[in-house]
Amino acid sequence: MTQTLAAATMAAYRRAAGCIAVITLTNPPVNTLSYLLRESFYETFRRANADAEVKAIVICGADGKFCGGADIKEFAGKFSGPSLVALIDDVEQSKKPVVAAIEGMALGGGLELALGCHYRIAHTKAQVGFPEVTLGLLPAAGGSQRLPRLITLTSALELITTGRRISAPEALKLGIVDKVTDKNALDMAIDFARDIIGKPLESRRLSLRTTPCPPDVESFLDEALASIRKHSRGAIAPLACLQAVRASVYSTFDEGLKKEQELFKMLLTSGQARALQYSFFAQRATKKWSMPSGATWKNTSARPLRKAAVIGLGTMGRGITVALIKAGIPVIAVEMGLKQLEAGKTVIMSMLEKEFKKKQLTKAYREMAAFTLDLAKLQEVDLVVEAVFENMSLKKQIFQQLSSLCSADAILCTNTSTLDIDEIASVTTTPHLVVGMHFFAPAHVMKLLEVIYGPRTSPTAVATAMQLAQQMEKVGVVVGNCNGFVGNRMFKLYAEQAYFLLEEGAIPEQVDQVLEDFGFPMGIFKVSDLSGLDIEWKIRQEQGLTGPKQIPGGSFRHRAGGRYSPLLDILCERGYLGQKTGQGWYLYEKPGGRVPTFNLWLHKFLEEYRELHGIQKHYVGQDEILERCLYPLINMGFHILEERIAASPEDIDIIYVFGYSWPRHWGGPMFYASMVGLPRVLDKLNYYHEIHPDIPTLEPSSLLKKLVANGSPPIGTWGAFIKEHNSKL
Ligand SMILES: CC(C)(COP(=O)(O)OP(=O)(O)OC[C@H]1O[C@@H](n2cnc3c(N)ncnc32)[C@H](O)[C@@H]1OP(=O)(O)O)[C@@H](O)C(=O)NCCC(=O)NCCSC(=O)/C=C/CCCCCCCCCCCCC(=O)O
Repeated sequence: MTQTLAAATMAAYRRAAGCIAVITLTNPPVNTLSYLLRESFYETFRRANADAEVKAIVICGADGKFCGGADIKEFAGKFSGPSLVALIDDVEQSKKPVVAAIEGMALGGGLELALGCHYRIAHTKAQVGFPEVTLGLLPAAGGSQRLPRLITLTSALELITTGRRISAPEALKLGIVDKVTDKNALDMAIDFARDIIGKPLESRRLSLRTTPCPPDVESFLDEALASIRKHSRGAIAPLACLQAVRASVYSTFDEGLKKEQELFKMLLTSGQARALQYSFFAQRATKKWSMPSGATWKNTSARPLRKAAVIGLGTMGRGITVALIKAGIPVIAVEMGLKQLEAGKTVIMSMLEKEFKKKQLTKAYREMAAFTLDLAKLQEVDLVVEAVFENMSLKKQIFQQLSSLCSADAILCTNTSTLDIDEIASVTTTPHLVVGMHFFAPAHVMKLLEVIYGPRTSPTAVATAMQLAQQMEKVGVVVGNCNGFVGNRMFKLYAEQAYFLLEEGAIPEQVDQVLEDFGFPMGIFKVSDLSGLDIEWKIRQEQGLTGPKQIPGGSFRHRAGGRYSPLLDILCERGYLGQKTGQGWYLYEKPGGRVPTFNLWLHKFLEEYRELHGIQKHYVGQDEILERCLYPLINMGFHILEERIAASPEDIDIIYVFGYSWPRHWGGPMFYASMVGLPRVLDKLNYYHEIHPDIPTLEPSSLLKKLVANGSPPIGTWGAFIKEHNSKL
């Protein structure tokens, strides 16, 4: 019989089966080990230890969630209250057996607490892990010292340096938990605790163990260091994690703890930890979308989606079809010609086959795709995603047809990456149901989804697209309608500056190296070669910047009211389209080759080009490359905020981290600007604009100027300045 001894405290205490004390971590929504919970736990645990009738203790979490770890918000302030390290030490040193009953999750400090317990019983659906590294930290409540003493050094190192979360069955295999159950983990833990009363506990105290090591541990750790350096893209936390684990090998437990704390303090005050923690909350904030009309989840419902259609089975359409099916939504995939339909079908089925193997999806998933040339079939769907070429008249033609073929309440989405949503909507009879869903390639892999509303898009259409993003396990960000939306509108300036730098004296290798050192996985020219130079070329043609539809009035190096670099057009005209043709900004061993090498032709061509156009070559240093590429992009971010195209700097940052591989430890472009210091960004933009007055996008935005004039307030308060700005209009 269970006897409740205390009312709902933060660490609630009750007795079960007579002699078992059950301590329930209670701090909704995820039972973080906040200051109050630690205080309460300290008292409650002492009470259980002191009570002579209690023979064993079980620790669990309220609402089926063991513990989400330390309260990340507390990292921004001074530490106070009982230390988690000491609490866990109390648990481990207890003379009574302590069992962790893990349901839901045991993450970070939550797993550290569980490792302090003498036994761990987990529900089969529970997840455990040390995500601290993804927050720029390390498991500093003994986790980096206890885990390597419990499981193999290889696994401990992998889990701590990557932050990978694992399922309970995997944790059982590795030896992190002692038992896994698909029944009630708490009931099982209580039974288990009763059975072990009186048994010796010394071997269960991990701090008393030594770390089991592979034979040549020194070279193992050296190799691990080299590999982390290679993959961490400049992030410091993975290296600190390695150092802490190394201490578990060479030091006593107490010395290891000291090292762990020292490293933690160093990380805690680093800009990277601040950026990564900002990013954690920013990602959650984007889920709570809003539109200028005041629409949010609170006043809007999403439509249920029973069936969808995808029109156009090129690279994007194929990925979107697979993403929808993976999310459990049957798809009618449509093409205009039989050849394209067959080609699309073959690739999609093989992609699904791979997913089927990887994720162990049921066979039914592969049967969720239907392929047709017949647009009339679209009558049965709740949502259509158009994914044809980036061509306005083609898209309008399709939307006109959709308007008459689909049911009157079908949501009509376009996967355009640059075009005006409102113009597309204007040819339909239901413009309120037209919404942009900008996927990123490969669409079944990339996490970002820009959801774009036009002036007539209804909140319901936006809510349905956001709901779908969640269903596809994507990060949806709601943005307003403008050329290129948020991501591509900013990216355009990044690319443009890189081309200007080539004209002025840089080479692609140099620019890419600086960007990769900053933390991008690939420099801009390697990305351009990988995606194909013709993608941007077609967009430029569509915009009338080059090609047969070029708008008259410009000159060779000046178009659309500013400096223009025709370098990319020239390469495309010569058939140098990047990896697919074996040559672009770099040279490849063959068409389709993947390894970029020095492109002698391009280097000679750049020299001739500069001479022909009388461009004075100058030395382009690392700082100039970084500032010229990043600051105009950031400047555009300020314009976008000012125009309310993005609702917050967090939205822009999440778009960049998830869609453009912006290094997460720099937070995103807007957070990076706040770290660099807004006055510095402003000064540099002014400086470059003075030197290059023919590049109008270097002129600082009025919001940036206003923020600097107001003392560069913290990023979380920028919104107030934007509203103020608008109210004066
Ligand atoms: C999987 C989740 C837990 C749940 O996911 P889901 O169900 O989808 O829900 P979410 O939307 O993600 O979250 C719901 C809300 O909860 C908020 N949340 C979640 N987790 C946390 C958290 N850990 N802290 C704060 N808030 C949290 C989230 O923001 C949502 O809020 P809202 O609804 O949007 O408002 C998932 O949430 C998840 O993965 N969470 C993160 C898990 C995690 O990363 N845990 C690790 C945290 S770090 C940690 O545990 C570190 C431990 C070591 C501490 C060492 C301390 C010793 C230091 C001594 C050194 C002394 C230095 C002295 C310095 C000095 O002198 O001052």
